[in-house]
Formats: sequence, structure tokens, C-alpha cells
Amino acid sequence: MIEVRELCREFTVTGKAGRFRRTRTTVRAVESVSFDVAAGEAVGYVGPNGAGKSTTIKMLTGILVPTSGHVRVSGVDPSRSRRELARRIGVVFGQRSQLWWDLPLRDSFALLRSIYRVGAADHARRLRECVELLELAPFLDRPVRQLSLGQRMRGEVTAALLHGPELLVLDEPTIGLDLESKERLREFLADLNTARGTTLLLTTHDLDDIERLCRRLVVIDRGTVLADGPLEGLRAEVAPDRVLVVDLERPAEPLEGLLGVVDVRTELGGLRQRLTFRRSETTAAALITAVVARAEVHDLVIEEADIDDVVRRLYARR
Ligand SMILES: Nc1ncnc2c1ncn2[C@@H]1O[C@H](COP(=O)(O)OP(=O)(O)OP(=O)(O)O)[C@@H](O)[C@H]1O
Repeated sequence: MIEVRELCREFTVTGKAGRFRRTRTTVRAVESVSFDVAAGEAVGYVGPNGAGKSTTIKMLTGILVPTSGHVRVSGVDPSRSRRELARRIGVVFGQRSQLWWDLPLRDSFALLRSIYRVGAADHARRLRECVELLELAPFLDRPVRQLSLGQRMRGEVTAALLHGPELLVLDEPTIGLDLESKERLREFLADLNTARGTTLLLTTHDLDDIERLCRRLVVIDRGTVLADGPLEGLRAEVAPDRVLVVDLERPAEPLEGLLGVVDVRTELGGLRQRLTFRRSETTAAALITAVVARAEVHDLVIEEADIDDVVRRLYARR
């Protein structure tokens, strides 16, 4: 669905040096990025501010022409075949709108139907689904400028889906939304991917988006790919330890010497013990069995690096 090879984009920035002289410097926003996305995948494209995410998305959607490298999306070269691409993919920019500000949402949708030349029946069916799942009915007849951010975003996502795209590209789709709106949108997108097979590529700084939506993460920094793989694989790679926290019925000596355990800390006078263990050397189940054989356990919980930790550690590698 997406094929990117050694993609590079430079910008020339002019600055002032003295009264009359100007300097020209070249900024490499995307240095060399390569990755593929297969049909049906849901991929998170993440990286710190200025890493080159938006620039990549703009090249994937035909808004920017690459300086060098190869890119194909949905079988076409995005910057050469923008119209063809627009028929095949949907794009949502959290910070920009594709709706008509003064028109009621319903009229924006009707205009998009004529622009994309979508059949009346298909349009009506897709609109009905979005209206129901994204709960648009109460504000369909209101001008876009009167909508809240959350309402408008639901409208933006609908607008991007009315022509039935096989790929949806989202740049910061949940930015600025409240928790409930974020959750509603995530649920809708997860269903779009799993039940309908629409391929998703999204950039986000909200790693809960990734946790809920994406099985795979492409992490970029300074215009190159730092890591690419399933979240679980990346977690195992950068955070090889997990922690088993056990609350005992009675205080006990530290539970030392269990297979795979690299550190034991006691709290509450030995009533709570935190056992750090290597995921490559033992499983949580085996360790729990070993602990239960040594002491009477009241409660236990397993802690591991959350997605923020994983991504932070990946950035820190640089
Ligand atoms: N039109 C432009 N002219 C000059 N430099 C640019 C231009 N667009 C982007 N850049 C620079 O390229 C780099 C990558 O920018 P980009 O917007 O792709 O990053 P990003 O990963 O999307 O960041 P953020 O998370 O802050 O949105 C930055 O250093 C930015 O200043």
C-alpha cells in the first residue's frame, strides 16, 4: 500500500547576514527514510518535534515533491498523480480543515460527493454509517465554524472517508481533543481498520493513540528511521526487564535466588516485594509459581515499560 525508499526532502532557508547579504542554507527535513506498509496494517509514525513526520506525510500525500528517493502510495507516485491518489486515499490533518467553514457540515459532504464523483447510493450508505458511528446527527446542519473541535474532527474523518478510500493517513488526529472525544475517535478508527480492512498510517504525540490503534510503530528522529516493528518487539528490545510486585500475607525475607530475577526490593517491612526479572530468562507465570512455593501471596501485579517509556528509550539511543 505504501512503499518508501531512501526518501529525502530538503528545504532552502534564506537568512540575513549583514545589511545586504543573504545566506542560503539547506535544511534536510527528511534525510533517508525507508519503510513499507502492507494493505490492512495500522502503523504509527512517531518521533520528537521536528523529526520529519509531517514532511514525510506531505510527500506521501503528494503535497510536497521529494528531493530524492522513491515513494509509491496505493500504486501511484503521489506528487505526479495527485488526482488519482486523492480518489484512493483519505487524509486527515488535525491542524487543518478540508471542510467549508461557512457551510453546514451536510453541504460540505455533498460538495465532496460531487468533487470525488461518488455514486449517490454509495455516498448515502457511507454517510449514514459515519453519522451513526461518530454521532454526527445533532450538528449536521450547523456551519463548520460553529462546531467544537471534537465535532469538527468527527466531520473531518467523515469527509476523508466518503469516497471509500483503501488507505487513511492521519496527521495528529486527536490533537486538542478531550478524553472522551479521543476515545470515541480511536474506537471508530480501530473498527475501520479491523472490521473494514482500511489501512491506517498515523502520526501522533499521544501514545495512547498508538496503544489503541497500531500494532506496528515506525519511530523516526532527525529524518531517519530509528526503529520499526511491533510494539511488543520494541518493548522487549529496549526494556528487557519486567517487575513482579507481590504483596505477602506476612512479612518475609527478600525472595532472592529465583530464576531470572535480577533485583529484589522490599517495602512495608518485607510485606511487599518488587522482583525485577529478565523476560528472556523466565516468564511471569513461572516466576509466580516459584514465588507462591516460597511465600503466602495476598496479591500481585506485573509492571512493564509503558509505550511512553519505550519511545523515550528509543529516542535516547541517539
Ligand atoms: N517549509 C519548510 N522550510 C524550512 N524548513 C522546514 C520546512 N518544513 C519543515 N522544515 C524543517 O524540517 C524539520 C522537520 O519538520 P516536520 O514538520 O516534518 O517535523 P515533525 O516531525 O512533523 O515535527 P512536529 O512533531 O513538531 O510536528 C524541522 O526542523 C523543520 O523546521
